Amino acid sequence: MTPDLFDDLPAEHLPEIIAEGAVILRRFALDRAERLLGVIGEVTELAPLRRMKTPGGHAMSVAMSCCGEQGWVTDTRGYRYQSDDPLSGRPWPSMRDVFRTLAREAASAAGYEGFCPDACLINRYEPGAKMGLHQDRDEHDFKQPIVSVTLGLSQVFQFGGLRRNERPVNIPLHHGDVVVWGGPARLRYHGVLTLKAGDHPLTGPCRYNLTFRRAR
Ligand SMILES: O=C(O)CCC(=O)C(=O)O
Ligand SMILES: [Fe+2]
Repeated sequence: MTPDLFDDLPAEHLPEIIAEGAVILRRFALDRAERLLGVIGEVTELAPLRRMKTPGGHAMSVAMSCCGEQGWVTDTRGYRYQSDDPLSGRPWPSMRDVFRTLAREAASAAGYEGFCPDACLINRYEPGAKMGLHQDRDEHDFKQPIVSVTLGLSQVFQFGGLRRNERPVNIPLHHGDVVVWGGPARLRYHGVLTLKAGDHPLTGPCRYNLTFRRAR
């Protein structure tokens, strides 16, 4: 990435590089946060947030839903993408333009042109919820980046290495922040620490995370 690539970005959007291929775009989604939250409300009416079970049989602490052509699911059979919501048997709600556009613009600001996600995971963390270190590796094409958006309460993101035992860096993420990782960072381990109690004017006691991927 060359500095002149970012000449047209406002200063507060200057990428913070956290590893080769991975950047934080602070407040990148702030101007459209309320619209994004409105869409989360619409999508989760159709495909309610639910705590899915891992293959080991434990309910995840984070509640999830999806939109787009593909949605990520976990159950006793394993992790996978599928085109139908297992709760309803119907296709996942479609990905709205405000979601797709944000994902494309953030990827582009991070140096990944032409990102066209077919899946968006919606994660809702309530106090006590967390996500352990993991790789996003159920997608078919690792050349496409991951774009991850924080809305509501702040939560500490952990960004590790390509091996689980590498010590992660801890990075607090705030309302409107977007993290993009791809290229040499695409398979880095990451997760979030336990959400602390709080009260956000737009989301109350929760943090929402949108994670955009190209699954197929
Ligand atoms: O909530 C986050 O910031 C991370 C979410 C995540 O890693 C995932 O959904 O795979
Ligand atoms: Fe992930």
